[in-house]
Amino acid sequence: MAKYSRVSESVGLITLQNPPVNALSAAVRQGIVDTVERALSDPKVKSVVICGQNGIFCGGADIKEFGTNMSGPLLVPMIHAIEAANKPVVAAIEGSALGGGLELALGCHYRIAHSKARLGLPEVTLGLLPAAGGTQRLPRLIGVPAALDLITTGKPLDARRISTYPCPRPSDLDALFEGVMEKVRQSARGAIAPVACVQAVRAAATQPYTQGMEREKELMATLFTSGQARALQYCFFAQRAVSRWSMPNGARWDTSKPRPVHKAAVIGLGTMGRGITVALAQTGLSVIAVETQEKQLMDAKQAVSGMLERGARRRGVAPALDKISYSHDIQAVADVDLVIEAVFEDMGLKKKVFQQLASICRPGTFLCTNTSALDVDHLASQTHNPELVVGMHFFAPAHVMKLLEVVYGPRSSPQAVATAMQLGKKMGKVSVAVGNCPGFVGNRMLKPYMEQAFFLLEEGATPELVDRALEEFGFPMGVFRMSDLSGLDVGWRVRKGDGLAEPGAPSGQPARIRQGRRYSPLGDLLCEQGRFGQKTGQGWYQYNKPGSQVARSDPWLHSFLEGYRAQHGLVARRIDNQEVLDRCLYALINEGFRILEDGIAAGPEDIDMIYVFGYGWPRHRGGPMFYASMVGLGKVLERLEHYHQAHPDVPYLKPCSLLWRLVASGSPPLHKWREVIRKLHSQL
Ligand SMILES: CCCCCCCCCCCCC[C@H](O)CC(=O)SCCNC(=O)CCNC(=O)[C@H](O)C(C)(C)COP(=O)(O)OP(=O)(O)OC[C@H]1O[C@@H](n2cnc3c(N)ncnc32)[C@H](O)[C@@H]1OP(=O)(O)O
Repeated sequence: MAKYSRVSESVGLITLQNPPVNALSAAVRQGIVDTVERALSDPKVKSVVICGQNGIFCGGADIKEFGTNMSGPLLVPMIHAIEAANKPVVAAIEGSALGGGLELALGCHYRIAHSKARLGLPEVTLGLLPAAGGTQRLPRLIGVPAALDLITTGKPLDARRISTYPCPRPSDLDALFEGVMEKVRQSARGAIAPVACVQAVRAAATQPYTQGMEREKELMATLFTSGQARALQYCFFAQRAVSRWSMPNGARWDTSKPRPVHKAAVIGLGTMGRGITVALAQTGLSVIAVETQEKQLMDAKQAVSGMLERGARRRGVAPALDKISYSHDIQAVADVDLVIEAVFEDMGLKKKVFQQLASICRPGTFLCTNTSALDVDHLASQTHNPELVVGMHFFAPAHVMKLLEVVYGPRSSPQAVATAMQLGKKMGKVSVAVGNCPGFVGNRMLKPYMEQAFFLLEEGATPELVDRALEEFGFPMGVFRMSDLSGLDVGWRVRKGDGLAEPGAPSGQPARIRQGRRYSPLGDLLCEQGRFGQKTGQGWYQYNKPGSQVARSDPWLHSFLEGYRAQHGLVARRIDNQEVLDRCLYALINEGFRILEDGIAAGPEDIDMIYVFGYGWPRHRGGPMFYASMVGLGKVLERLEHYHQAHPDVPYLKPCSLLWRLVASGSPPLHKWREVIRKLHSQL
């Protein structure tokens, strides 16, 4: 696992060999210990070079070993031995030197990096800290501020010429650490690793090396066994696992060949269409951007150019303006490889667009819809080739958000799914293949979550109380602030389409019951008052002016809630954070289990990555399904039963059969759930 050779008579060359990223597994560590000893004891060897095979230095400690009984030589003494060597040791870095890989290089006496090499300490993203001396050696090498930045963010750096380095000059160390700690605590949203990273670097800056190393070890011991580290390491593998998609009909990522896409079209240049156009052009594709309204087309062209220019400036590249041609005529898409329809969320309009596309596009063109909830199969049925139709559900802003739901209908071909998944990957998205149902995975699970939040308001909570509980849990925004941001009218339109929201009192049924189940009309009532959220300056909160983002508590809303409760004979009671979390999160999780039961998502990892990358679920809690497994499935079941008994007219709180089945099978760990789901399906 570490090859030894002697080159040019006097140089001992050690090559790390552990594909694909030369991770420091027990065998690699043993190989390094053995080959270093060999080089140092060979009198002909005057210097030692350590490199990695296949163009990558080292991706760090082997993360797969973390959950196991670790054996083999320990990293810290191994790196110490290299640093203490009486012959010069050089790290020759090509590709990535990350985590333990960079710590190994830091233990060497010199480092030479290829100009395209990527160096970094991403441990914090795994809920850990660089505990092989990284928090102690890096500040000594590059100074405290630069080291703090690298260690607390985990972001990698390109290798640079030394003349381009900023000169590290911390003036007031205490103020510096206090400032960084404050910033880190705010952005960490409850994650403990970034805070521990600052504490470890502080030890490097204020204590002798040996004491600093002790502190590093102590902090790592706390992190290593934490639930957060487990969650973050789960996310690392889950993010990669979702690219290995499968469909209930047996089609899979490794047997379905994508078709290359060179030229794409976007139909409809509202907010979503603009973002999708930018994302495609930045990937290097030629894009035809179509908008039939002349004024909207001009506005979109200006907005898209601005987005491309700002993005290019940030990345230090030329803006891909020439990749896009704009047209108000849908006929312009005749010769593209793939079309993404992004018109207004209206089935009638979308059907018309699909009928037009079916007659304009050349045979074989993939037709994709960016709908966030509508029936992809119904749109496919408007075309002659339903097998070429899939959903590509982007999240706003589409050129920024990492998530893409690729929605297959019962007739979508494996090649169409493979092509959309590959295109998503090229755009830098985490693409997750999901089945077709109202809301797909993400928005379907959002419905019970939001419903519970509305019910909590009826029962005595305020938007502030609900949002605070969710934000303390780690969401960047609570449900009501989020609703104000995205616009209350969006959900209102959907509810009207579903026959739920009717202006004024509904005919022939109590105001808080719809279609035989409990319903809260609160959101509809706010919309009837023109309170659409940030865009109108009023929603669940008030804002200084329309478009402002600073939410302020709104006395009007509080008295409106009081009036509403009085009108419906509801008595406000005290609601605590735990009840908010239990009801909102367990209702959402319960729907996640139903989605698995229905075969809409292939596994819990798919759901978790959708929530982490698309809905702000705190990554250090691993996603809703991972969270359920950490809380304990028995407890989730018991709480759902408790709340369902208290609210029997709320079907979303009724524990679903997969959850019962999993608990009855002894609550197996999450990676075993697929077996239980398979058995359930085979019995249906
Ligand atoms: C009781 C308590 C005691 C406590 C004390 C315990 C002390 C323990 C001592 C530990 C000392 C600390 C050591 C160190 O500080 C810790 C670390 O080094 S943690 C690891 C840090 N490194 C990373 O996070 C890098 C992760 N990898 C990447 O970012 C990328 O993979 C890459 C290297 C940039 C390459 O990217 P790509 O080319 O795109 O390839 P993929 O990402 O698709 O990866 C390919 C394949 O490889 C798997 N893989 C990648 N890195 C690792 C790894 N470090 N370990 C294991 N496996 C890895 C990846 O999962 C892919 O496989 P797949 O999942 O697709 O099968």
